[in-house]
Amino acid sequence: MADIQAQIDKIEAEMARTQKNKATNYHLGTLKAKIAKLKSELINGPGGKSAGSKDAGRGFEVSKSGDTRVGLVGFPSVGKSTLLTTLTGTASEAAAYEFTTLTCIPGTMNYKGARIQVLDLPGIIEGAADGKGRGRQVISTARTCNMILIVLDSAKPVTHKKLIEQELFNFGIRINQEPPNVKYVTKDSGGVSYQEIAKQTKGMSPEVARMVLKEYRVACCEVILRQDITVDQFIDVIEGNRKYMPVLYVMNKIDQLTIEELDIIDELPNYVPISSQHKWNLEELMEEVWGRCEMLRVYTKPRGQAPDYDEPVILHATNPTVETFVNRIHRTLMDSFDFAWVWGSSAKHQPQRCGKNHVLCDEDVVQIVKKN
Ligand SMILES: Nc1nc2c(ncn2[C@@H]2O[C@H](COP(=O)(O)OP(=O)(O)OP(=O)(O)O)[C@@H](O)[C@H]2O)c(=O)[nH]1
Ligand SMILES: [K+]
Ligand SMILES: [Mg+2]
Repeated sequence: MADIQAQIDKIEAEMARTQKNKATNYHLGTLKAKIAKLKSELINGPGGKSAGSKDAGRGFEVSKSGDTRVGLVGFPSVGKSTLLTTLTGTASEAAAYEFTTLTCIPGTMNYKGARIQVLDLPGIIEGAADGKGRGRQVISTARTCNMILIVLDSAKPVTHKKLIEQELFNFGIRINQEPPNVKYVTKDSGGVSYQEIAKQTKGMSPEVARMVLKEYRVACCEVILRQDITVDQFIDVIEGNRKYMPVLYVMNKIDQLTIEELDIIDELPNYVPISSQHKWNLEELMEEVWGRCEMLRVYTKPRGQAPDYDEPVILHATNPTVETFVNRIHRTLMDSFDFAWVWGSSAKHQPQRCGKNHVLCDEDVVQIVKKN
């Protein structure tokens, strides 16, 4: 471990010496790829599986339930367990000493008809991704979530936020960003085909790409950069196992702050100030979670009856088609599906007759018509 870290430090020192100009740029590509590989090794052991691969750090065994899963990640004693208990009613021991929680405690909160599974996790410390404490297990579990809440203690230094972010980053989690818009396909023959559709201004060039691919021993592939990206983003694409997740910063214990301090936090993007103990601002927190999880409520309407507004079918914004909706109601229902009547914002007229590929919007109403 110390050995690998020493190698990383050496390469980073070399990078600092290497001037950023066109002539040396491709060399930086090699150095960055070397560092990324060493970091994977640091996390996964020598010859290492890449971060986040199946055999890399194992998470806690908690079965998935509900429509989406949210993980609470933070330093010890920031109030994660108190928050879990407040949000879900599931008791998770909270106390004034660090590392009170030693395993993963799941709870469920209901919001807008959706069941959101919330995972309380042990506190992590710096170096968690390299295996300190239960950090690896915590972050592996966090990777299984649809969203992460980084819980912070408002009385603690802001550096804590950076440290947690670094730990997640080292484990291949990319927060609040889209996957780079890059086509990358490996092939058996034909060499490297590299194309820039978008102008590259952040360090990418045919030479840099060639050096990075060489470092990863990729001899044949097709690359199309459809977006202006950094070399690090290109490496992320090659590594292929990064997880792109929405994150909210939950600033807890605001009961310890002055109004002036609170005003500053209120301005920061992706921050939600709360007090778990006093149950302050939890409604806003749930609303923000709801927004980030990108879930849609779709109501069923049996023929000749009013829509069922009490029990929406929850769909994820990644694939909210009529077909997904039908499958959620019953897995064999598609066999007899003919078309659907759809009311709501996705419909051009009310109702619109739609096929299985129609994309639904939040709060649409759907009536399924079966084949005769
Ligand atoms: N003032 C204040 N104290 C809080 C708040 N929320 C939690 N606490 C206190 O902070 C301490 C730690 O709370 P926990 O919920 O155990 O924190 P945790 O993050 O789960 O801690 P570990 O499991 O040890 O990592 C306890 O003494 C709580 O009572 C809050 O909103 N305001
Ligand atoms: K604690
Ligand atoms: Mg706890």
